[in-house]
Amino acid sequence: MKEAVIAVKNAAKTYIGSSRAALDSVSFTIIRGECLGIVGESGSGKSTLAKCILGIQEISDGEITLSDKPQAVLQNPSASLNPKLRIIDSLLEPLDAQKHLLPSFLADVCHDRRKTGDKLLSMVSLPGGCLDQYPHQLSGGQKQRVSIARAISVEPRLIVFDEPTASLDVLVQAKVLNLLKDLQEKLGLSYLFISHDLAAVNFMSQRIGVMKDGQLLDLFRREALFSPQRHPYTKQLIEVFDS
Ligand SMILES: Nc1ncnc2c1ncn2[C@@H]1O[C@H](COP(=O)(O)OP(=O)(O)OP(=O)(O)O)[C@@H](O)[C@H]1O
Repeated sequence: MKEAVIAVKNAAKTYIGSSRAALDSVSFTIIRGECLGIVGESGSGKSTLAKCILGIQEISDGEITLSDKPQAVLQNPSASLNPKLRIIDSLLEPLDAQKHLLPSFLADVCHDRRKTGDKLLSMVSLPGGCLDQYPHQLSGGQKQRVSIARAISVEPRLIVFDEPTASLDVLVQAKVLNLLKDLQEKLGLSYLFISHDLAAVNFMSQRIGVMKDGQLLDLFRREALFSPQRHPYTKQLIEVFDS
């Protein structure tokens, strides 16, 4: 049995001043090398779940057990890159902060900052020339690739993606999803992949969870998406995506 990189047990969150739970007794685990996709409409609690896992919000009840600090790739890459820093400095921020780390895929270059930057950018198919540029000189898709390279740089046990392609053009979205899937397979990464887009979640994930009103209504292996046993709400989501 593979180890769990995260175990969420009866996690609940009610924001101060709100009468209704944004997260209501949510439980799941993700095992090493797995992508769990979470799909749900706006307001279902997906971002709250991501924030609680990343420690940006505190859960009101339940438990979240992590084997390591998760990395995040969020919707808006512009917001996650400091406009005043060259790409090399934003990219290497997590590694600079954890000098003792020696990710296996950086073993041959780790003694050299620029080579490390080059290698990380090549892993997300960006040219090394981007290292000296500032975020405003890059396209949205390029910036998201930098965020992805930064997230993988510390060889994390878990990466949390919250709508990572929502701000990108459709063609760029497909390329970024393909990249994420390739990286997951090559590096054996574990993902929590959150999106309102069932097609994207279905493409990315080995298991899929469906959220509504703060609850995880359905959780199943990807192959079982069209099973008659699906929750009525999951069936509704499928119909919306098919139409
Ligand atoms: N900081 C906050 N303070 C109070 N209520 C909040 C806060 N953030 C989210 N909520 C409420 O919590 C519920 C869940 O919101 P959340 O953003 O987690 O959903 P979501 O599925 O990510 O939606 P979206 O895709 O639109 O971001 C909503 O009712 C929302 O209004």
